[in-house]
Amino acid sequence: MRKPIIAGNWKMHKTMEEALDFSDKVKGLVPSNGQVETVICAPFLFLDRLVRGVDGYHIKIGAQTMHYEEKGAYTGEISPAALKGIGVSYVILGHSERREWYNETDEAVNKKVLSAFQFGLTPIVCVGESLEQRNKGETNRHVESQVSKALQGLTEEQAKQVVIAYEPIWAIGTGKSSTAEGAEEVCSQIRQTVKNQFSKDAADSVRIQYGGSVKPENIREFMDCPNIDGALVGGASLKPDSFLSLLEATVHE
Ligand SMILES: O=C(CO)COP(=O)(O)O
Repeated sequence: MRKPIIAGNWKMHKTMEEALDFSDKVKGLVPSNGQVETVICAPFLFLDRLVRGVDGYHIKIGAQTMHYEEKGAYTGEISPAALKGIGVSYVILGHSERREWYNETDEAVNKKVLSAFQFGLTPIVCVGESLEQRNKGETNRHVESQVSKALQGLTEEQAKQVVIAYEPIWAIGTGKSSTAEGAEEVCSQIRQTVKNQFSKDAADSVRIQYGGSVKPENIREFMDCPNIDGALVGGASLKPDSFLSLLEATVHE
């Protein structure tokens, strides 16, 4: 059985004060019976305080990107070793906003995925097509290529632990989510890609999230799909009430 994983991606929102206020409000209220894995992916600056603040409260903390090198002359960057050192558990890699604005190529994403495992971080690898690609019927080919390039060189054990987030670019921040059927179709194809690249075991274990305008009102539709194991949530993860409602909806069928 794959454990559902709900991850909030705060993107470039909140001040330190707001971040700590959020974690104080939710930490005693997230489901604690192991039915769902809860992750908050926050800006770098807040990670250390958040890790310490939620210790013992069934919430894991993730970063939103990282460099692939352990250290070096990369002004402004953050290393996997530094993240691991403060107790960060997850790292989002290859988010479409990073691919678009910060030149995060498939090759760089692959290096980061390998490096994340080397330093004991679990990658959440984002893939997804643009509206133009969708309209041209290129969704499956594009997503398959992103997945296979990102996971290249992983061991089967590592492939089992990866989290893949299918986020169609046209559904991010638009209020226009994919239909559950549409998301399920692509997520099922992602699982098939992992099977072809690694094994049936790896495909059965890998967790696949849907992301793109997920809200408390629609999350259940996605969670009911056999190949969707959770959600990566932007806007609806920013308010404590809304974040808690997402978790509630996930654990109550
Ligand atoms: O990009 C996303 C999460 O990584 C999705 O953002 P929204 O939930 O705001 O559409």
